[in-house]
Amino acid sequence: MRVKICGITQPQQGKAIASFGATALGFICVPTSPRYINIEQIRAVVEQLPEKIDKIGVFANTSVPEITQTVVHSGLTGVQLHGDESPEFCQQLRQLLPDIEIIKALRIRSFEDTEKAETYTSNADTLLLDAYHPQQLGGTGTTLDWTMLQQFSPSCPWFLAGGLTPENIIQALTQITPSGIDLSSGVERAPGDKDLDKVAKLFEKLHSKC
Ligand SMILES: O=C(O)c1ccccc1N[C@@H]1O[C@H](COP(=O)(O)O)[C@@H](O)[C@H]1O
Repeated sequence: MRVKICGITQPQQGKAIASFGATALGFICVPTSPRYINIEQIRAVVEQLPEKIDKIGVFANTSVPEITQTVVHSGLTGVQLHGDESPEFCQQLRQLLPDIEIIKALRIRSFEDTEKAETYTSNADTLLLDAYHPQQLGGTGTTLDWTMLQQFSPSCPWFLAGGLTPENIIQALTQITPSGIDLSSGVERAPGDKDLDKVAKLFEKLHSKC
């Protein structure tokens, strides 16, 4: 299973989290987020990471040129679209960045939203389901109603996100079987400052489930 730890801001923390076994790290490219980092800061983290780990930039409601410029100059291997981007927007990006993984994030409030997720499967490589929050786009620590996802079986891989922690991860994974999990605020001391003890505990829990 893929394990993505998101909201990395510091090179040493990125390196340590990669060594614990994360398969992907995420960098918040949304300027209003307290976890925002710029191109130079992303590059400083990416340079410390093994080649095999996925490096995902998280964007929301921004332009195609802004995303392509960030990807080209920072060494990202994937893009997570966390706003109201349409399937056509994903398609446009895919044509310009054919070797970059396109992850479409959807904030789920109801069963109907899970049906909407299906409309992205031919234009995105991967889906990510996050919890809906009325004021914030992401990194909110809000959990989804996992029972709503028990029948969710899209024709592409998908990440479960939203309020996951070392404490609730096993409970989530006994109810549903995503292709990957994505954690941010559940493994940090403060926004953008990851708690390595919590990350270690997460991997202990995941290994105990195997
Ligand atoms: O983390 C942020 O600040 C953020 C800002 C804007 C869009 C997305 C953001 N984070 C994403 O939110 C989810 C869930 O986070 P959490 O585990 O509930 O804290 C995750 O996919 C982050 O990539």
